[in-house]
Amino acid sequence: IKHPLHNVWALWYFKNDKRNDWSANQKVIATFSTVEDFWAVYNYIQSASKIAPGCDYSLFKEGIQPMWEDENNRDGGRWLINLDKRKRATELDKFWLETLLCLIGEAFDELSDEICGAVVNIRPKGDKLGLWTRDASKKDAIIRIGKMLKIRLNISAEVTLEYQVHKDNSLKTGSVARCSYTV
Ligand SMILES: CN(C)c1nc(=O)c2c([nH]1)N([C@@H]1O[C@H](COP(=O)(O)OP(=O)(O)O)[C@@H](O)[C@H]1O)CN2C
Repeated sequence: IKHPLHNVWALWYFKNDKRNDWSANQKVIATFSTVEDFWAVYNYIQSASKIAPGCDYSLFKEGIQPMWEDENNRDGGRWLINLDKRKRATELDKFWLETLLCLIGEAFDELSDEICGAVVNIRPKGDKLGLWTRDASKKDAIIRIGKMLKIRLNISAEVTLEYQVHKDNSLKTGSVARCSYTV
């Protein structure tokens, strides 16, 4: 038998097609609920470092869309990791796989209910990795999740991660979003 995961997950792909509106470009590639099916999907798709600039992968719990507006995300935010563009070839895929394994492996223990999903943005100006949590007001849980993420991704203590509230990020003018917490 296959090894069941604690949650059912959906892998989304955002294709950067300016002819459609943003939400229409978000498509589910596959859903899975076992370890074996995760690997079948992961090994089948292009690695994150190979998809076109402007595109994203997202892995979210089934029933949660990778959008601020989803009721599960509306009051939440994201831990954001900005990746140096020189690191795409070496670090990006490792970071993204480790993040995926944190999600499906419920690495955040009793805080896993706060986790909604994760997004990797492939961008010319530098790739981004975001871990989305449900409730931006749960400071202690968010800080603990951020610290666990840094450890799992082996991010050095000198690197500061920022947590951005989606409400601020969706309304931001220009490129700087307010950051609420850091670890
Ligand atoms: C329902 N809806 C429209 C909507 N709902 C959303 O949830 C949502 C958007 N729109 N996003 C749009 O993409 C632009 C780039 O953000 P980016 O994160 O790709 O980052 P870059 O600026 O391309 O680096 C954002 O400025 C925003 O326009 C982003 N986003 C998450």
